[in-house]
Amino acid sequence: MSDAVLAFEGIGQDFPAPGSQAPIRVLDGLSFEVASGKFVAVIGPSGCGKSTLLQMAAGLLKPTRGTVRHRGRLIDAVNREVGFVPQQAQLFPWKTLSENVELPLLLRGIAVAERRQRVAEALASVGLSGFEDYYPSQLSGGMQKRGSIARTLIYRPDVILMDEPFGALDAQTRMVMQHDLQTLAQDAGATILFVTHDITEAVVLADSVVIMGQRPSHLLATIPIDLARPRDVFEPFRNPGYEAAYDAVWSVFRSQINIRHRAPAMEATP
Ligand SMILES: Nc1ncnc2c1ncn2[C@@H]1O[C@H](COP(=O)(O)OP(=O)(O)OP(=O)(O)O)[C@@H](O)[C@H]1O
Repeated sequence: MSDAVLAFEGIGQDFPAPGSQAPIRVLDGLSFEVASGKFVAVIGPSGCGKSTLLQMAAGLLKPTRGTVRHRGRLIDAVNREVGFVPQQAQLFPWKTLSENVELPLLLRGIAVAERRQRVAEALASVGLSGFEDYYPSQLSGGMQKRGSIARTLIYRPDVILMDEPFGALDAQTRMVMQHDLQTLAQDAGATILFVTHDITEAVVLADSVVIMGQRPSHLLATIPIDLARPRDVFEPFRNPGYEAAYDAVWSVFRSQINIRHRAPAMEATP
């Protein structure tokens, strides 16, 4: 039996194209699975439909063709068993950090004593103990992002969907967040579907990298990343086997990138 937590099967997606009768075909015949406890990164050119796939897994969008299943169950309504971490932190500015993180439990009717305990645990797990009473505007971008991750972890979703979660962060904060996410994912045995533009981020974090092509997008390849854990996210090239893993992804992905201008030095022959 397949141990897939999420299964995308023959996914096609058309959207109406403004000013045209013909719809725009974004996804075409795309299939892949996310196994339990695995970290799967999705990369692909801008506009190829990566975020669209996450919306389908969350049950916010029904594919035009094909099916998405969660532990074998067809997703045909909002999927409350997934957690979603968007690119922007999206904490409510009028609520404190602990009130923001507590919100999913409040909506699920969890009693106050358990809420307090789980908020404390969730904030500790992302290194934010002591900031409970701060408002989002009093926190750095990285801290807000940690708060947003804590708000997702607190209700212990079966799968965590992450849409370029670190894209807006500065380079140093981003590496620290990658490091912390790796630790969190390992400790919790979490199942994660992670969209990124960054090949290095995908290779250093993921167990496998799904590579999508230009629109109408289909699966170009799924590359397993067998690097030992924990991995060094600060100096990725120091992980034994990193270069070969990066090359395996890049050799597929490079065909999708339009390199219009090459530097003169690269043109020169020795
Ligand atoms: N609700 C919608 N209605 C119409 N078109 C849409 C809708 N959602 C997405 N699209 C179109 O589908 C395509 C794919 O969008 P999507 O956001 O999934 O791409 P992406 O790969 O995540 O892009 P990026 O890497 O730039 O974030 C885009 O051309 C977008 O304009």
